[in-house]
Amino acid sequence: MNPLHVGDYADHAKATLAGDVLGYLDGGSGAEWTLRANTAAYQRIRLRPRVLVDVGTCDTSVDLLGSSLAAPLGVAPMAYHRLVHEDGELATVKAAGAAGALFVASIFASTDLAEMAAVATGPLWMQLYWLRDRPALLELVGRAERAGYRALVLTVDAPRVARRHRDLRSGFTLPPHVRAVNLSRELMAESHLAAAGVSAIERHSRERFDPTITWADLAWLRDRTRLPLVLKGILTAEDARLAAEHEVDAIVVSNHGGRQLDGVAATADVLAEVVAAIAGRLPVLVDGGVRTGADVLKALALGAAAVLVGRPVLWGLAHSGAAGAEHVLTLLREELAEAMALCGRPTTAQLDRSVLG
Ligand SMILES: Cc1cc2nc3c(=O)[nH]c(=O)nc-3n(C[C@H](O)[C@H](O)[C@H](O)COP(=O)(O)O)c2cc1C
Ligand SMILES: CCCCCCC(=O)C(=O)O
Repeated sequence: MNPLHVGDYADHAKATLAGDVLGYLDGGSGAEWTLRANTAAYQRIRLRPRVLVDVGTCDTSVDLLGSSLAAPLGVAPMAYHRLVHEDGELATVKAAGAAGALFVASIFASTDLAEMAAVATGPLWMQLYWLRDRPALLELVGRAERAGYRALVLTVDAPRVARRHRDLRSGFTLPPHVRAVNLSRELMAESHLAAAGVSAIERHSRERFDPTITWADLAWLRDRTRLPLVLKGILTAEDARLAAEHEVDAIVVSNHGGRQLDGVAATADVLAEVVAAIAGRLPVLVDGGVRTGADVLKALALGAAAVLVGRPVLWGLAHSGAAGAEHVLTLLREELAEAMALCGRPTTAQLDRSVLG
């Protein structure tokens, strides 16, 4: 069956991926309350279309931190794309470029960061967790700068990886052919070992991530890079204000796709609060639960500058490599253009609260 929408790709992944890989990809933390809330929140939001507007041309393009994108879309940072397809990040980077979307590489990418840059035709950002090993962190930042990455995305909602029941039940661990190749073998040593009641990735994160960093540490990183700094994992007005005060260049409203603190609100439900607190000082991106072009439209209407998409891109990759991942992103862009036309809002600048019920 030819996939017609993101849900078809999700179904295909469910039917074909190995159980432990599917659990890692699709799963969330705890009782997965937040995971479910993310998609449900978009489904709850109603649209208020205007009619008899000239929608002969709908322009989905946006500018983001100096880059032009054909659509307000990016691939969210996700570890280990080679888990679901042998082409891994080389395929998803190509797909993002072909679809006119941003690509955010995970610090746990399973492909060399320079090789990703070599096949990129669109902007690349590099995501970081703050490692205890600061020299290793800086070495990675330097390589990303030299390879042409245009921003650093520091994920701040994961002082350690949360407890995820699906991974504990399946005993999920990385197969030998999948590795975080941008980190040294020393840093990744024993990353496949679980402990009693603690999954391998949770245990490894407790060893390697620095859980003591605070707002005061951001200056240390800023002083050592010329790249813009984006914080991913902001969920409150208070932290949004602190981000702006600490001269961060953009933020991502994210609950890590329901994979970190279970029980936090859906990102669509906190987006307006964060956007109000930022008051136009910097771009606000959002991720979590975006599955249709209408979801993208709703996020933009709530004040997002762009949307990052996670699992759907890996479902597309699992289905048919670069072509599948590109189709997922193109579908979202085309659905967004359709939703803009049917709402009577032919430009992204016209997407504001008046289009929401
Ligand atoms: C398999 C998988 C791996 C992920 N790895 C990372 C990661 O390395 N760094 C990070 O900041 N977020 C990571 N995330 C979270 C995503 O960046 C993003 O916040 C989330 O997937 C968005 O939700 P969605 O999947 O519903 O679109 C991961 C998510 C998934 C599904
Ligand atoms: C120590 C390995 C951690 C990989 C974490 C990737 C991630 O963020 C996820 O949600 O999974």
